[in-house]
Amino acid sequence: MTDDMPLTLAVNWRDSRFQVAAQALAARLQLPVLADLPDGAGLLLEFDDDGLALRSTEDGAPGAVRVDFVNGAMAHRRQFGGGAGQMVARAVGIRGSIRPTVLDATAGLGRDGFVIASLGCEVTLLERQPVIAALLEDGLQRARAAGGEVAEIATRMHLVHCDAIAAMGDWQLELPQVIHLDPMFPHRDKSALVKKEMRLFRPLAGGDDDAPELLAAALQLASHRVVVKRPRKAPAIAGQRPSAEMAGQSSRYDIYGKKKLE
Ligand SMILES: C[S@@+](CC[C@H](N)C(=O)[O-])C[C@H]1O[C@@H](n2cnc3c(N)ncnc32)[C@H](O)[C@@H]1O
Repeated sequence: MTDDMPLTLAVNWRDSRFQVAAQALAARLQLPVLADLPDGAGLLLEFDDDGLALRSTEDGAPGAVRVDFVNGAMAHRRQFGGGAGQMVARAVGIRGSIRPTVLDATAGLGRDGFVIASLGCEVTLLERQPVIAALLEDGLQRARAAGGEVAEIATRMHLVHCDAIAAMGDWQLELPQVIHLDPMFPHRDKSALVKKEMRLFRPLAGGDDDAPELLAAALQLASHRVVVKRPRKAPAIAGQRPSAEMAGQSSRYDIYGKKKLE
């Protein structure tokens, strides 16, 4: 968590059926468990029938955020989002029968990872912020339990809660062909949903000021390419210059090629 914003972060359950799950999560994340809302501003992790959600208790705060691959925006994107033509798919090198192995080193809520996995790639997801990792883990579990195509996609997604800079510096496994990076950046996508998430997450995740170290570690590790998602007009991450870029309406991918994918 960042130091600049005092926060009450607690696990809450509105229904005693979720008490055991709430207590287990609170113990894992070393957070208090609360049956009632605390006074004042805070962030609450809550269980209900739709899984785990994060919400702010601040007056006028936006609604809760949860990871849902089965319904809503992600389900719509899976069915109608443009498949391999989407910018993230082209950036990681999906084309024809090419399906690189991808390390998504800034997993967040797993949306980019889900799109990449839905097109057939095996995706390892690294997330260092424990609350965000817990939300993503919960969403993946529900996706696996849902069965059908969503479950199949979720089984191609392998989440590890760790710091990616450390993990990439001490990598003992087969090299990922492509590394996908999407560190936090101010004033990115202005859609209502992203704005809501940013308000909740910035106090937890901060501004990812160590993005240059993250890029350097990724460039060392990837066998074929590193791709970095940025707001369209933002500067590239400090360090090596990208070899190509791909711009969309609100965001851009900086591409650091090492070897042709085939
Ligand atoms: C903008 S969000 C990524 C959103 C994600 N692409 C998605 O589709 O949901 C950036 C995330 O990267 C995580 N992150 C940043 N640096 C990291 C690092 N060194 N190791 C692991 N996670 C990191 C942050 O905690 C945050 O959750």
